[in-house]
Amino acid sequence: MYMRYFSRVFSAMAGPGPRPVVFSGPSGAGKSTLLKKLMKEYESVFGFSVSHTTRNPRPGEENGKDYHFVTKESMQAGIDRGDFIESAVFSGNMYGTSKAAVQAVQAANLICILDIDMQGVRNIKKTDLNPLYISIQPPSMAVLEKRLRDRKTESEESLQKRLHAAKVDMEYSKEPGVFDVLIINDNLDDAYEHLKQTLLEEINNVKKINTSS
Ligand SMILES: Nc1ncnc2c1ncn2[C@@H]1O[C@H](COP(=O)(O)OP(=O)(O)OP(=O)(O)O)[C@@H](O)[C@H]1O
Ligand SMILES: Nc1nc2c(ncn2[C@@H]2O[C@H](COP(=O)(O)O)[C@@H](O)[C@H]2O)c(=O)[nH]1
Repeated sequence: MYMRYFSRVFSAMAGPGPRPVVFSGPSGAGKSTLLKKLMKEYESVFGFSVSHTTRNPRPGEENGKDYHFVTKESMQAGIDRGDFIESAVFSGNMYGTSKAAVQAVQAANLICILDIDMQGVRNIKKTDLNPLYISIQPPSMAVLEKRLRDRKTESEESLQKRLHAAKVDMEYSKEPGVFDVLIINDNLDDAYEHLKQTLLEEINNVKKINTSS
């Protein structure tokens, strides 16, 4: 029943190439962790839409791979030119998905993955991208806070902003019809299995198409 539902969801796709997938959910819920596992296991199937941001890179993050790290001025100029499908201010920094980032993945006939916040979800819903919407949620606010603190990437101010945004996010995510799939990332292996099962049919379709062409 579960797979039949997704088969219908995927076959309703519009536009060229496989249907994109939007990942959203509170900062610290584990989106990047799950996405990195997925892209490592299926590197010829998924392509990441590399967002632009004005925040500083974290240790280990690569410009052009994790994000395009840009100044506020250049990001604003890009937004004014219409280069972005969506953009948002999150925890005091600008983030945005450029048209070029999505087109680059779609041109390679890969499933385009977008990792965006809730404002991004709202804005993408106004476009014709028609992605599958997946929400990655933490098991509780307490676990989320511990994960964010243990990650050691945030100042106390940024952490509080992210926790505040998380509360709003978790309420909105419960509204019917906002997300197609909700995954609770408690045990990582279980959450990853849930994610793979959700996407398996589309993964197999893309593998089939890309090996026969
Ligand atoms: N199931 C899990 N159990 C324990 N720790 C986890 C789990 N999933 C992720 N983590 C850890 O929690 C932290 C936050 O994960 P991650 O950076 O993937 O979150 P995120 O949703 O991508 O956050 P952001 O939106 O801020 O980029 C990381 O240190 C990661 O190693
Ligand atoms: N609306 C958008 N949100 C984005 C984009 N790229 C990332 N994000 C979201 O920002 C927060 C914080 O990310 P972090 O890397 O600073 O921890 C997180 O929720 C991401 O999903 C984007 O292009 N548009």
